[in-house]
Amino acid sequence: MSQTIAHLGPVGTYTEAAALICQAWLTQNDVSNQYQLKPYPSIALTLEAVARGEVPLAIVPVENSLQGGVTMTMDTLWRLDQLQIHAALVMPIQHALLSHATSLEQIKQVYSHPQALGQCPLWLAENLPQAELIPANSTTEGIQYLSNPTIAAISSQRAAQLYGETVVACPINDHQDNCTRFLLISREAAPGGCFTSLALSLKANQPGSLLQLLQAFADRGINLSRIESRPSKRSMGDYLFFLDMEGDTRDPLAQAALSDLKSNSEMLKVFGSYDLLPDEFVRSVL
Ligand SMILES: O=C(O)C(=O)C[C@]1(C(=O)O)C=C[C@@H](O)C=C1
Repeated sequence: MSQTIAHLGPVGTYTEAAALICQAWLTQNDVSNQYQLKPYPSIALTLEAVARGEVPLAIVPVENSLQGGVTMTMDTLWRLDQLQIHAALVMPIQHALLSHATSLEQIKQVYSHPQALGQCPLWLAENLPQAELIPANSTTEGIQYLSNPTIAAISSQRAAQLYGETVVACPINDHQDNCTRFLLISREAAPGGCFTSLALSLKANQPGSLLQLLQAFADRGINLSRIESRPSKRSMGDYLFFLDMEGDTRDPLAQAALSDLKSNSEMLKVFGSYDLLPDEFVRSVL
């Protein structure tokens, strides 16, 4: 059977590279299925395609080591129902500046995804102080404008090769150790694994509400590997909390913590338990 993995397009995005890694992983673990990739114009649209059953799988970026959470992924995961995490992977990210310009001074506009622009602010301020930074839906969207030598795009070297474009500088990310975590999403129940992701809104905005939630994990010796807030979009100062815990929902201690959490939160969404793909595997595909 052939299964489709939705990802942020156009061709050449980092998310497509992550989808290729997942494709290799899934094929290795289930030889009876074949996996094909399908690009979508935005992260939200890839997740919506899974939620309405148009495709069985999607891969989305969720967190970057320099820039933090990918807000469109977090907001869409909260908005849609039934989405479950099947696996995660961490991919190294090295940005390149693509342009037909003959000197950096010639560049007047730089297109890229806001996450990528946010991973290179020091390099951009030092090397392209004159350039206007233009947010795009992906790191490859701006490549279409490169016939104009006053325009540049921040993309990957892989994208430069795919589109036959010139790399003016690489790497341009402010810190060498730049990586992004991606999630493989499906409507099927999560497989189980070492990590569980969840999000919740608080019952009441009062002293100790958050402490009470965290206590559910601390009391049972369960480690949290991430906690991040997002505006609930209901009123100023009202937040959602995204948590990753080390443990599986099938573990009785985790179940007890989640049941405490449920009674203390207004809405709780558990995105399931899953494993992280081994780094060696990720590197072997890249
Ligand atoms: O625009 C892309 O190429 C993407 O795959 C998106 C994305 C992101 O949203 O984080 C993925 C990885 C990098 O951190 C930069 C951009």
